[in-house]
Amino acid sequence: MAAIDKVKVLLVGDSGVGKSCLTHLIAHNEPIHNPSWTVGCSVEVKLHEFREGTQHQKSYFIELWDIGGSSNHRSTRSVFYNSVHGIIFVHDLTNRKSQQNLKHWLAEVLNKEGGKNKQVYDEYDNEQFAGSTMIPMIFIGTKLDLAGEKRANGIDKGGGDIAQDWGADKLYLDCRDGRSLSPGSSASVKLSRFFDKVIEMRFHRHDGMSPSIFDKRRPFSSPMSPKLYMTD
Ligand SMILES: Nc1nc2c(ncn2[C@@H]2O[C@H](COP(=O)(O)OP(=O)(O)OP(=O)(O)O)[C@@H](O)[C@H]2O)c(=O)[nH]1
Ligand SMILES: [Mg+2]
Repeated sequence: MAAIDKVKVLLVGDSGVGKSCLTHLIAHNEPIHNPSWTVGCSVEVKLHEFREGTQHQKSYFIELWDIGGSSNHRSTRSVFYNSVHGIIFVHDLTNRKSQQNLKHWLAEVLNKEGGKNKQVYDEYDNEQFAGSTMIPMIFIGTKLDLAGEKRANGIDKGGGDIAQDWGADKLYLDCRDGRSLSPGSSASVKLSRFFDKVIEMRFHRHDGMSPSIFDKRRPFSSPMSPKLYMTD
């Protein structure tokens, strides 16, 4: 039997937003109720059917890298940021700051330096930035059960819709409800589409090159934002 190809997807966001709950839900289709804080990183694997139901259907492993969000570990977690093919940005719908902080998370992942570099951060705080990355991203707001739909939608209106600014999809979930990602639900379809995109960018591009912007040999390939380069 042929080996199954895999892609690496990061889950990042502030401590306590629910990354570990979400990771477990995605990988096992059931919730965990008492996760412990993640120290370093924990990896779960999910088998995904690429373009399910079409003639191109194929199985891939999705490695879900659940990064511990504590700021104490900021300087050491850059070791997890190599060769990433997709990013899931996680925020807590009851905590607006956790959504605003996703800009710092993006800066941290791209810089591998803790997101403290103001100059580079300012570059990201720019709608054009969305066009400068080739890496698929999705935004997931957790704790929908506590926030409610109305408040969740209000968060976007009040704080600026980062997902829209960056041209990414978004969804809201209650990670403690096993039905949140039930097959056929709109959340499950959006997530599946995101994984398809990650696989497509990694394995099915016509130029045959890995599009990972985390490949150290390649600069960002945007005509819109030529100043953005990876730093080691
Ligand atoms: N009510 C509710 N609680 C949630 C939800 N998602 C996560 N939680 C709770 O939020 C707390 C933190 O969840 P974790 O998954 O450990 O958070 P984390 O982002 O992994 O945190 P770090 O590992 O410190 O980075 C736990 O008590 C979860 O049960 C949700 O959708 N609804
Ligand atoms: Mg965790």
